[in-house]
Amino acid sequence: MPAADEPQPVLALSGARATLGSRPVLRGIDLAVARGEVVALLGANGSGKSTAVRAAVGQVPLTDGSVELFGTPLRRYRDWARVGYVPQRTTAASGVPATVREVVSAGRLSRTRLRLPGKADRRAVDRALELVGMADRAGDSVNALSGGQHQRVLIARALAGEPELLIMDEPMAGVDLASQEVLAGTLREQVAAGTSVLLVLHELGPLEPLIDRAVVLRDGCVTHDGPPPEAVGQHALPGHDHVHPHAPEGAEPIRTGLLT
Ligand SMILES: Nc1ncnc2c1ncn2[C@@H]1O[C@H](COP(=O)(O)OP(=O)(O)OP(=O)(O)O)[C@@H](O)[C@H]1O
Repeated sequence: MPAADEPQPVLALSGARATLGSRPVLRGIDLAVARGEVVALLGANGSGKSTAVRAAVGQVPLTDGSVELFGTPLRRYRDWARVGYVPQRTTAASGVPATVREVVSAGRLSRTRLRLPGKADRRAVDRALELVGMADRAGDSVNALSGGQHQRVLIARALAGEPELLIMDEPMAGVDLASQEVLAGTLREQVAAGTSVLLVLHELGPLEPLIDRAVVLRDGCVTHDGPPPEAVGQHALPGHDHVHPHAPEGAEPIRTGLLT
């Protein structure tokens, strides 16, 4: 439990259980993000990472346990403008030839509600486009973008709402190296501005320096919650189990599930 003087987490899943089809996918997980913290959710394919973040934003119902956003139980939570969510790689393109600016502006609607967009809204959209390095493509159709550029646009759409909590599901998946670096820079700026972040990642990669804490899932359970496992870079050999340098002698290796 946090100390009484600690501000409440911006996101807290407690004892969360969820079943998809007949399969128990989350089997009682605790996952919290403190204000200003960057938490990576790691684990092998199928360990339940996406389901956990989808449960956090109310897209997957829990069979037991709870979710709180900014201290409010999910069922009573309404202030969605404070939350930016980038789902697992989808495409912003459709049959409708929307421009990059239109897609990003859609992310601002949670702030504008029923009024017409004003100067501040346009500025937020411009800033989001600049942050992801797409300002010069604002008028282009999203159908003309590469996969990495699409992902940048989807992230800009989440940033346009100026969220206090940003939840991203594998933002680097299928993204070219140049876009990965742009996205890492974008995230660094957001974090410097105080945004709290929950990231589903397959590997830490270029985001590693930003990550305060890692939560590792395996078969729907949390197997590690603490310092990020050391890079999967040079230790990235199959079967490598990392022992954190601060772990007490004889400690069990942290099975990250990143390599399995
Ligand atoms: N709609 C569904 N119905 C039944 N089972 C599902 C459904 N969606 C996901 N699952 C199963 O739930 C498990 C967890 O899926 P989830 O997408 O949360 O894992 P993940 O850790 O995000 O994996 P990945 O890294 O591949 O995205 C998987 O075994 C998956 O096959």
